Amino acid sequence: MTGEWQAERDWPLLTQGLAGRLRQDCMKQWLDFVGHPFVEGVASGTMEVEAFRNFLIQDYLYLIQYARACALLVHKSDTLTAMRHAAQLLSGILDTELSMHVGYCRQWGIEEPALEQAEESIELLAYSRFILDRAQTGDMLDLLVTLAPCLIGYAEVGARLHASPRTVREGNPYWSWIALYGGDEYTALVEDGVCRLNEVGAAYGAQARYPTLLREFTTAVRLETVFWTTARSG
Ligand SMILES: Cc1ncc(CN)c(N)n1
Repeated sequence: MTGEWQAERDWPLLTQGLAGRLRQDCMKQWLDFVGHPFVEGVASGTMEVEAFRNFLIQDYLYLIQYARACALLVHKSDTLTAMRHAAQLLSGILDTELSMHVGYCRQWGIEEPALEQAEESIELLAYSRFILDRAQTGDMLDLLVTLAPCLIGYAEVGARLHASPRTVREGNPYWSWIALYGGDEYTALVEDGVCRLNEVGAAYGAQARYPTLLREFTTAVRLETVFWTTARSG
């Protein structure tokens, strides 16, 4: 593969079905998210280390809230099959992403007690409480749509940076973070989640509910963009 990454060519699943339509219909906000200066900072390796460490701490706290929302997805599931799918996503966050994240933080000298004692940032509070609100008051489809930018966005960032000839690999302290989100384990989690969103969309009348779903998706995308700013010093 040469040149810049393109979803249509390099990961067509992200452009298809309900997930693809939502991503396409908020493309301006989506590109603000996946092309944020944070992403450029990790690609070039120029981000300040202290800023990145602060982001990692906030992201640990965020993932815990995200896992709670996935637990509510299990609760909201109306069939045993749906429950199993939701439980798989929950286990993917707890056993794959959070485990990877804790191990990764350790490599940066951040141990679990420090993670647990950290204070939640305003950006984290806004984003996670928005998700938890949709989890409490919406149905399975509202919740899956709200959870989707988180799942898909980092995988797209990982894939884009993996493919980009401008990404610095040698000596880049952030290359391992890029590799984590561009890696097979996280990619498989995302593919399951996207397929599930498309199935639930068909079963729960996404067509008729589309304007509301697009608002939920776009709000989550905007909150993702703001969340990158937790990468700051001090
Ligand atoms: C804020 C945020 N968004 C997305 C991801 C990737 N699941 C994450 N770890 N953190």
